[in-house]
Amino acid sequence: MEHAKKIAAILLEKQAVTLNIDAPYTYASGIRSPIYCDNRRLIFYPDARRTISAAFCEEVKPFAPDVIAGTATSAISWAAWVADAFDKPMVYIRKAAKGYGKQQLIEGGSIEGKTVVVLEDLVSTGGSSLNAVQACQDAGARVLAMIAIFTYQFAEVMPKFVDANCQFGFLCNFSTLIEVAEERRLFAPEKLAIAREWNRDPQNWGPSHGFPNEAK
Ligand SMILES: O=P(O)(O)OC[C@H]1O[C@H](OP(=O)(O)OP(=O)(O)O)[C@H](O)[C@@H]1O
Ligand SMILES: O=C(O)c1cc(=O)[nH]c(=O)[nH]1
Repeated sequence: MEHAKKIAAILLEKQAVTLNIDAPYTYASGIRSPIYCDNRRLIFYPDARRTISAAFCEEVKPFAPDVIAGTATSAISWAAWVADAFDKPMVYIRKAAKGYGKQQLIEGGSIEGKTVVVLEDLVSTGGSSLNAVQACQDAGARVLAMIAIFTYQFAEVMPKFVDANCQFGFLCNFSTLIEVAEERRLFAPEKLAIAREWNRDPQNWGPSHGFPNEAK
């Protein structure tokens, strides 16, 4: 990925990436991890925003979708900037249908019969992004691709997207992030080694280090 090192540098410079070995983070899926990548921080910085939006646009362009979709909440702003750049309609996809009002799962407008590219800020297990893809398909759209700023490269993710008949794209991944962090000597080498160890077996790292995964 040509964007990968540039985006990794941004994630590190804006301190989106943090390590906590003693009190590992709990992810949306319930798994425990010594590393967290808080891409929500990136919207705060106009320079980061411009670079990441431009990278998203490069990846989205070949698909020429009718609609740009963002997953709630973290990818809503990215979808808005990208949709604006292409002068295309935008929707966002809730994690669950709203329990009152119009009870919608997808907000913005109808995507029935449209081609869609879904944007996501981060993929760990892929559960959230695949739910969003499924929601768009259930609404009658053809989802051409799901593109995330960052992926942890969990082995199970690619086959799930193949099954969903949806291309999977990303701007940066775990290997590149760790490579750039090492080059820049931003974290103690032993902490980065633990992050690598976690990434080799993320489901079992927590339980085997005294941090049970949480049921979600
Ligand atoms: O690939 P997964 O295992 O599903 O995990 C990744 C998801 O978790 C985070 O969302 P979170 O649930 O924290 O919600 P937010 O975007 O509203 O902050 C992140 O923004 C992804 O959507
Ligand atoms: O899987 C998650 O919930 C998750 C991991 C991560 O590093 N950052 C994030 O925002 N969510």
